[in-house]
Amino acid sequence: MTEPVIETRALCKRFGALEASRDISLDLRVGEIHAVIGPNGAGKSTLISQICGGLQPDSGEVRLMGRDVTGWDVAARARAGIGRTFQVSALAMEDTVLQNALLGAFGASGRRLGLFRPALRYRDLRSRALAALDRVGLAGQAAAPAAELSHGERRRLEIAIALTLAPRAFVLDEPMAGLGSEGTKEITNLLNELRSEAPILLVEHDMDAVFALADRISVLVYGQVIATGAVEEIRANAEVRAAYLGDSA
Ligand SMILES: Nc1ncnc2c1ncn2[C@@H]1O[C@H](COP(=O)(O)OP(=O)(O)OP(=O)(O)O)[C@@H](O)[C@H]1O
Repeated sequence: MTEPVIETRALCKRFGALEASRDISLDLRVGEIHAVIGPNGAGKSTLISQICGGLQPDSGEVRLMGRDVTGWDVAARARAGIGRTFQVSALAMEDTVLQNALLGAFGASGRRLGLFRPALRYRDLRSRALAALDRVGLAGQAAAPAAELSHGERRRLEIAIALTLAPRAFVLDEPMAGLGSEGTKEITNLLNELRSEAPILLVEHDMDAVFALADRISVLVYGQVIATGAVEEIRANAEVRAAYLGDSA
């Protein structure tokens, strides 16, 4: 089997007495969508922050394409290929859609505007940002302020920001949150296309979307992975149904 793109090994993270991550080992493989599901407060965002570099684990390792990146900061991990979107929108509303795609990519890659020489680099990044906007269906709105976008379009812009960096893996935190059924369908279709570009670690509460998209699912409860498996395995797992899925499976 080829090496996982992202791998966590025995991650542990405490907040005081609370064990937010308990010995979490999982991996994201080439070509797949691996969904992480679980009740509110189970530790999904804490896990993602440790993968992306916003939080340091107390113990354990994060590996990116076989390299131990546990000590690396967010910008270094973004440069190394982690394309992340956030649960809470981090867009600059007064800036245009294209500026957001560019600035988001700069910010994520840790470059500063004044420092890059490089008209050439700028042109390269700009054309990548435009291609990313095209990819998510926002090329026609490149010059519009982000404030004019609908909620679903903003979600797509966040994905375009991640795409601009040509990531090796996407880490998406609740991309369907707050969307209606039409918006959810659009993002589902988009993620289905993007998986061929880079595998996706997907935290999502919308079970219809998860069941439609995921190749594998890991279920997190009280900071612990209680099951990892293919969709049908997870739907049929009695412990998972009791802890989280209930009748929705
Ligand atoms: N910085 C922090 N300090 C203290 N406790 C924290 C901190 N961050 C998260 N927690 C706690 O850790 C636990 C896991 O939180 P986390 O946000 O990772 O869960 P989640 O599964 O992402 O939840 P949701 O589905 O609601 O987004 C929760 O009990 C939360 O209150």
